[in-house]
Order: sequence, then C-alpha cells, then structure tokens
Amino acid sequence: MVTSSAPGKVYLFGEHAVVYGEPAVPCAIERRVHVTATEIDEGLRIHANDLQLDGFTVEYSGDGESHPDVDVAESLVEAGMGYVNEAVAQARDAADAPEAGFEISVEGDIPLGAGLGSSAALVVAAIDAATRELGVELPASEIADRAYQVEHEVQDGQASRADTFCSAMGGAVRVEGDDCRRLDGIDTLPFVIGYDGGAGDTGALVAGVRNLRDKYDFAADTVAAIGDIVREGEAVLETGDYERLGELMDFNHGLLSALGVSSRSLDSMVWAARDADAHGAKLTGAGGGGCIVALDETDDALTALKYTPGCEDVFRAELDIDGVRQE
Ligand SMILES: Nc1ncnc2c1ncn2[C@@H]1O[C@H](COP(=O)(O)OP(=O)(O)O)[C@@H](O)[C@H]1O
Ligand SMILES: C[C@@](O)(CCOP(=O)(O)O)CC(=O)O
Ligand SMILES: [Mg+2]
Repeated sequence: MVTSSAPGKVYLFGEHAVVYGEPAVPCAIERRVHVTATEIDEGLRIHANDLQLDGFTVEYSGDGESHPDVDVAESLVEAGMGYVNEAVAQARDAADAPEAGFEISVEGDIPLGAGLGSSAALVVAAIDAATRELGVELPASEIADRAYQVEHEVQDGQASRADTFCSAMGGAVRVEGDDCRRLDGIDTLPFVIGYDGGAGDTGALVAGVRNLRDKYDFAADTVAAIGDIVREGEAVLETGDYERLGELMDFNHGLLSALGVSSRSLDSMVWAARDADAHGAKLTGAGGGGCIVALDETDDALTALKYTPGCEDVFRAELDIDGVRQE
C-alpha cells in the first residue's frame, strides 16, 4: 500500500489565456489531495468520500459501471471516475503492467471545482501512488506530463499544462504552451483565499472565452493583454514588490471579468479584500464561482472576508515548495 499527496494551486496570473499559448504563473499551496493505492487481483475499486459534501463511497469494479451507494449526480461521479481511471491507465502504462488491479482511496482538503486545482492534484497523486505500488518511481516531470494527458483527455481537450505541472513540481512555476519551468528563489507569498462555497464548470467557462475570442478581435486582444500582464508580473515577482504584484493582480482580474468568467460573489470577495487594503486580489482558476486569491501579509483582508456576504470560508495558504511526494 502506498500513499502519495500533491498540492493544489492558485493562479498569481494568467488562467484562461494560458489555454491559447500565453504564459501563466500558478503557485502551489499547502492544501493537498492524498491518494492511497493498493494492488489487487484485477479491476479498479475507488473510494472517494469527498465527491459530495455529505460523503459517499464509490465502488467501481472495472466493468464500466460505477455503483455509488447514494444518489449523486451521475456526471459528478463520471468525472471523478474519469480522472482516477485515466491516472491508473497511465500508471499501468508507465510500469508496463497492463493488467494490474487497484484499490484507490482519495481524500483531500482542496475544495472541488473552485479554482484551486483539485483535479490536477488528484491525478498527480494517483499516478505517483499507483506507479510506486507497482515498484516504479517516476521523475516529477514525467508525472506532470502524464497527468496533463489525463486532464486533456477527461476535460475534452480543454486543459493547459499549468495545473498539473505546478502540482507535480510545487512552488511558483511558469507555463507557456509546452514550455514549463519552476521559478527559483520564490519561497513565500502572503496568499489569502476566499471561497464562496460554489464551483465553476471549467469546460464550459473555457468554451465561453473561446467563443468570445473567435467572435471579437478585442476579446482576442484582451487574452493577449493578460499575457502582457504575466510577462510584466514575472519580472516584478523577482523583486518581491508586493504593491506592484497586487496592482497587476487587480488588472488581471478586470480582464478576466471582461471575458465573462467572474461572478457576483467572486467580485464582492475581490472588493472586500481590496477595501481592506490587500495589495491586490483576483479570481483564481476557471472562475464562475469558487475562490479568489488576495495578496496581504496582514490579517486585514482575512478578517474582512470573514464578514463578507457570499464568502463561506477564508484561509491563509502558504506557498508549498514541495510538489508530489510519498507520505
Ligand atoms: N478529493 C477528491 N475526490 C474525488 N474526486 C476529486 C477530488 N478532488 C478533485 N476531484 C475531481 O476533480 C473535479 C474538480 O476539478 P475541476 O472542475 O477541474 O476543478 P478544480 O481543479 O479547480 O478543483 C471534481 O469534480 C472531481 O471529479
Ligand atoms: C481556465 C484554466 O486556465 C485553469 C482552470 O483551473 P481550475 O481547474 O479551475 O483550477 C484552464 C487550464 O489552464 O487548464
Ligand atoms: Mg481542475
């Protein structure tokens, strides 16, 4: 039996635009998904208690049918099964063990579908745990690559390498198309996260931006301008100037909002953080609902968000220097 974990992330800059080849800077945070893999005779059994707030266990026998023991949205179960299924397929391929059976248990403290990259953390941890259980140790860069193939497959082609690379490597990273690297020397960033308790549909939100971009030149220009913010931002990141980083985060949020991926509750959390003198604040991830990230080393934004209508949870999230690891 092997347990591996991998971190979630926030986007300092660049979500959505990264899908069209612009650079992005996601940062791993100290919130993780843990996956335990045990080799069994055949098939695949999955236990995923986090898939719904009430909690339930899914038994998946590998015969193509899932058997949730309570009534949950079929699409939710299918998506969850899809990530684990494909991750296990990658592990079998990497270990050259096409027939290997697995029992997989998943648990985590990353809110689902909220822009903190729970899907990437799940896939990265699952590939690591399952390959180790088969006696194979993959380099983090190969896990990142295989995890990207999984997200790309499960999300119908609507995925960049950003989430999976960041989760596998940890720290602050830079992703531009297939070019992925860690940003050295960034050890800490004062992130505060506000969560509205909701979720966004990543595939639908990416498709919405794609439509706007095809329809209007100025929407394509907006996506390109996000790329400019990222290039400016990575230079500022090296200087540790939080004031300017925050200004660029604010600008990035404005452009994401123009592209239609913010929401009333995300905007109100962003404004609550700004009113409390955070250096800057923006939505993180696909948007539509879920989380915002603010930059603030004081407790002011944290306290303000606690009393903001629509904000269900608020927490500080340290930059996680570790990527995927065996527990
Ligand atoms: N702890 C978990 N247990 C089971 N499935 C999970 C877990 N964490 C993430 N997932 C899967 O990932 C999906 C969320 O991924 P996504 O929509 O990309 O949002 P995000 O990556 O921003 O959290 C969930 O609906 C589920 O299928
Ligand atoms: C919108 C996008 O840029 C980020 C999605 O992040 P998340 O799954 O919402 O955490 C899509 C992608 O890069 O795969
Ligand atoms: Mg995701």
